Amino acid sequence: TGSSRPQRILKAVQKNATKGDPQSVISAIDYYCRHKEWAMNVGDDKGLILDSVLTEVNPSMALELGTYCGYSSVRIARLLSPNSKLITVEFNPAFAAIARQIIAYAGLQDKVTIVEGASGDLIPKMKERFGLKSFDFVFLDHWKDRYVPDTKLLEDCGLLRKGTVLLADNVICPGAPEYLKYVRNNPRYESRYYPSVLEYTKAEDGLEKSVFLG
Ligand SMILES: O=C(NCc1cccc(CNc2ccc3[nH]ncc3c2)c1)c1cc(-c2ccc(F)cc2)cc(O)c1O
Ligand SMILES: [Mg+2]
Repeated sequence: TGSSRPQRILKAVQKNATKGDPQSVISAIDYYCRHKEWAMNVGDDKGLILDSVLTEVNPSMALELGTYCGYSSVRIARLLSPNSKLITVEFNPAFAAIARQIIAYAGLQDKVTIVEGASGDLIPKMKERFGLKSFDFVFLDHWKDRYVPDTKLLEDCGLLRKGTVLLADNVICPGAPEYLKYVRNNPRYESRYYPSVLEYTKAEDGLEKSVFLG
């Protein structure tokens, strides 16, 4: 049987990027997915917004829900300060296997921990497993109908602190209407929409940044 799209993305990274150079990994994936084969990476347009929010927050502990091929894991981890960490959750083992190789190719394996499983099962175990108090930054990019239940779960598990920043991908396309309602009508969040485009297309999409107020 043939290769999968994630396998072809890994091949494009191995062929066109420089080992240990995260920016070249990002550029190789963006080039492949813009000119050869679309894939659901956050991409270069929304990626610039992710970079700027991340640089502003400068998190010590970051969480990503939805690793896919590791494109946003590389974008996030390359900007983390020394000793800061990213935990990324991926439900699909085939995606996780490719992401592990792409993150390692970028030389970021010491900053990123990929956890395989469903967010709903793993979030309640995070404190004990990783000995962490709370997250400073959360990137939501998994199943869009999980954004609200997982945000509530993060609150209930005491994993958000005053000032934690949530950044959600795809709030327009495919859309996360319940999530927008939840964070925008909630006095415990201060939200702002960053308009952009769906990765590698001209379709409208954007990121919602929500600060937890405690
Ligand atoms: O749906 C999306 N992404 C989520 C997703 C999707 C499939 C599989 C997984 C498996 N990974 C997974 C699942 C459950 C999980 N629970 N905890 C961790 C975890 C991890 C995740 C998506 C779609 C489009 C899109 C598609 C088509 C189109 F026309 C326009 C736009 C664009 C995006 O940027 C997207 O992010
Ligand atoms: Mg996405």
